[in-house]
Amino acid sequence: MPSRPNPIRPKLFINKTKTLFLILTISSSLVILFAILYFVYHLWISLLNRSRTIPFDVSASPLKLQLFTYKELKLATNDFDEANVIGKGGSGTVFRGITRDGKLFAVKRLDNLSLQTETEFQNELQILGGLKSYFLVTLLGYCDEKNHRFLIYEYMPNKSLQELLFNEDGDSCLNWERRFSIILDVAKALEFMHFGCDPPVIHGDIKPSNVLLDSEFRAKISDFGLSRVKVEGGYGVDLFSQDLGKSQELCGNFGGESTPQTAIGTPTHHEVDFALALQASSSSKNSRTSRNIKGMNLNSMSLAMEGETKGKEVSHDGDDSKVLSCEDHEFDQSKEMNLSPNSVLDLGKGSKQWGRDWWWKQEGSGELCSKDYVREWIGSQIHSANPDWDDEKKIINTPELGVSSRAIDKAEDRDGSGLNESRFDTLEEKFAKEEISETKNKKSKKKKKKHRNMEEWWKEEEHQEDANNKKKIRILRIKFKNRLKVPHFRYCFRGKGESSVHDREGEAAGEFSFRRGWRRKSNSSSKKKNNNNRSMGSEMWSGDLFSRELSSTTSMRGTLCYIAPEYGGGCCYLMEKGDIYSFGVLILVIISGRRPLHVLASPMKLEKANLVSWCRQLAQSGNVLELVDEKLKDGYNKEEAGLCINLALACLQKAPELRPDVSEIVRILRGEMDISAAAFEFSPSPPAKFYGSRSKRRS
Ligand SMILES: Nc1ncnc2c1ncn2[C@@H]1O[C@H](COP(=O)(O)OP(=O)(O)OP(=O)(O)O)[C@@H](O)[C@H]1O
Repeated sequence: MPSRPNPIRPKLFINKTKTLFLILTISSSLVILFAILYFVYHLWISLLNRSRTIPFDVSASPLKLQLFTYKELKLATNDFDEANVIGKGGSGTVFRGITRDGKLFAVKRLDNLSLQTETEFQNELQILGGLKSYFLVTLLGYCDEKNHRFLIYEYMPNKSLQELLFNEDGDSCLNWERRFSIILDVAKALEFMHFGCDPPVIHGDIKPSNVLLDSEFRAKISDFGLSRVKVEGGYGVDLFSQDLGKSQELCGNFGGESTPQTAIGTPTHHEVDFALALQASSSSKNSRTSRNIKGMNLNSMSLAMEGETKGKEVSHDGDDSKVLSCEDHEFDQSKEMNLSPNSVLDLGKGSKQWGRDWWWKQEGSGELCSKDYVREWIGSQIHSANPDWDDEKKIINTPELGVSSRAIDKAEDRDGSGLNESRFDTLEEKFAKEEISETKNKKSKKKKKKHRNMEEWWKEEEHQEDANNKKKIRILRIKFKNRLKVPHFRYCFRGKGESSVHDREGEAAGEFSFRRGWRRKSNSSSKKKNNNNRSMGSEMWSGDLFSRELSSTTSMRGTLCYIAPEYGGGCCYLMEKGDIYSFGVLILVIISGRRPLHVLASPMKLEKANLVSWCRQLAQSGNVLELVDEKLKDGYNKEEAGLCINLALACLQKAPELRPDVSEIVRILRGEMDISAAAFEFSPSPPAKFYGSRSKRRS
């Protein structure tokens, strides 16, 4: 009997298949859903990160900078209360901020938005933002909202070395031990930047106010607004042409155009060598002083008249050409000061240009500061009965020159109203006098007219400069928005320094990059140009060249008196040895407790006005310890002090290649190496006494 088919079986089978299908559908859709969610989440996170780190990509860097809102900063600083101001710099005000959980930080508010502040802001983010070292102040974050730019740093309770050295109550805590350890810390910071980073970072503005001190008075370097990243073996990056704004302020902008750049390293702008003049000020010889003045003035005059001739190479007639050559041997001493032509022009006018010269930063505290000093000194030269000014007035016929017109005024005064009336006894003479005064009147009317024209000219100039700056800011921001490629960085110790990575504190291991894969191919034409423009001692340039993203005409970088002579001579490219020079000045400032250019009221002390020159004089007479801060009395280590001063002299040598590199400096300070006598070979003032190796080692 055939069995009957079970009607339940197929039903069950169908149900099972259905369930299975349902389960599969649900689970696969769940998987798809999760995958989508996962993807969306990651997309969101990466977008969020990107927006928080624009304009640069720190995702590849080990450091993430926090993006602060304006509101947060306002809250943290109690609406930027004056009571929370901890310092003021050339570019902004620094406030103390406090987080909700009570942590302190420093907020630097970049005051007015200009090309200079913008480039400094980007520079800090791009360079300091990617560096991590115990010897560098940590950049925690930033705020970039509409017209607000803020940089947020770790808080350094003992502020800056500037304040400790020059504030009345500050120096009491700077005993010898601390001073020496600050010198060593700064050297280590530079070692990290020059040898611990690849490509190396050149600070470009080493000075006391950029050395901050933590609670234990350990020094950290701050302010990377002028820093550069160096790419070896080719044309590197001039990352953000951060000098742009400054250079324009410094060099002026004649005719509304940025001064043309002939080729790398040889700008065609003019420089007035106040340095030479200043150096002469410490000389008792009047004639020499006046020759310098004359040289300066001719420089500025030729600038205004020709506009195209070349800075210091400008050829002067007769005597003036001799001025530079006869002073040449003192070049390195005097070069501590360089002013832009504008500055000279403005002296006569007492115009606001002085206020724009950000680098006059020898903060005066009662005593004359360098600005006052130079101003006063130049003033005295103009007013004094200086025979050379008579020549000047004949030559100078450009009303644009403030100093010159002043000289003319003086001369005219002497010739005119100052003339002795008794000489005009006869009627004839009286007529003659009237005639003269009439001509004078005409002249003065003409002059007034010219002066008015000049005012208009200045207005146009400013207008033009503003427009140029705005345009450049726009370009700069677009570049960053478009993710301008910046060099690949690695932390690594290399070079002459024998100390290994392990030796060094604070450096991070591993590799990071701000933005990977950057390399600019060297352009053969610029290479060619560059080769053509190598001058004496230019071997030092090899591989040290920086390209320029935006045109700039830098006559100066860094801060007055701390700038290496090579930057005053038309060199535009920061190099490690420039930092070494500044470090040399810093050592002397720390040890002496004096500003590099510092005059007291008494003329007897004028010889000490220029710290570097004074130190050289002392070295020649074998008495360098006289330089040590009187406040230290005998409470200092003579061996260490002598070593530091001689080291400073080695760093201050005119030829950059003769200066020691920073790894050698660290080893010398640690007592692991002697100062090379060869270092002084070409120095104008080899130290009479050497304080060679130190038995005691520091780490
Ligand atoms: N992280 C910080 N912690 C504590 N104080 C700080 C910090 N950063 C800056 N300051 C204080 O603010 C002052 C001004 O600093 P800032 O870097 O703005 O100016 P500067 O270096 O003197 O001038 P410039 O920036 O024009 O070279 C410093 O001298 C220091 O006293």
